[in-house]
Amino acid sequence: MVRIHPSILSADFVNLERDLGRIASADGVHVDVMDAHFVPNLTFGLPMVQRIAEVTDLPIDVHLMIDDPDTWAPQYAIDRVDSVTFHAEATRDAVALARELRARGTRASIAIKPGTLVDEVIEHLAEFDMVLVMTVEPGFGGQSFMGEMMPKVEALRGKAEQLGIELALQVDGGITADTLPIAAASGADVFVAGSAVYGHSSPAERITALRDAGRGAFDTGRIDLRAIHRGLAGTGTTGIDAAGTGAAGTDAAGTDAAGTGAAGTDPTGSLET
Ligand SMILES: O=C(CO)[C@@H](O)[C@H](O)COP(=O)(O)O
Repeated sequence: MVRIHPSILSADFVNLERDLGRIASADGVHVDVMDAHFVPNLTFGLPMVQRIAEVTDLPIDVHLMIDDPDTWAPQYAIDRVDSVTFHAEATRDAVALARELRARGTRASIAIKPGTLVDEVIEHLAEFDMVLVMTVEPGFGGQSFMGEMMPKVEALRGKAEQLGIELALQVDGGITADTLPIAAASGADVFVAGSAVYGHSSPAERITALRDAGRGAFDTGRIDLRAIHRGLAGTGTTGIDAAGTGAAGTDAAGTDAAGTGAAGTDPTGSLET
């Protein structure tokens, strides 16, 4: 199943209630909490998440890009928050934190940045309801999808199947109708999209288009990932080269030649709009 979670990082914060209404057809809303320490950007904290919970019926998917989630994450397990995601790189004890979140009645989710390997997460996979594989460096919207993260998605999906556990696999960063099928074919089923939804006049239409793009990938079954990589290579839309390593090409978002997305970041946050 394909689930689309628009990221409100690309919404108009001054008109957030209106912009939440525009994504009513989504499967959830992705709420990025950033502290300007763990990532070089600042958004908002718990009071805003509490208000969002009051004005939307969508399941709320909180993504904490903050230091010390062991202290702060449990506070986000409020009514109507469906999942709380904390970063593997920031936590002192991922298993204890996941158990605490579950005990408070929310789903526990762990995120890994592009430079983080899956090993540690895989070792304790049954402790998590969802794993978020970041497909850009966290911090800013509007960066290019890092196709070279797909082996991580495949490894996580493979391990979940081997263990027979239900695991949601989320990807976040550069998700568009072109890149979503790549992640879906790798085993992802929850897709965060900011600019691909809010960067258009009709977010509802974009949600439908993304869902359709993912459905195609599932319908086809094991589609040929290499063929997709080859097809997108050189289009400047994904930062993926023919070998799927992400080594080629620059794009409109200013992603560097290594496809790291680093050049697409903007400490002023001006890329979000
Ligand atoms: O967490 C983040 C960025 O750190 C994301 O949720 C972005 O908001 C995704 O934006 P797009 O890449 O889809 O524009």
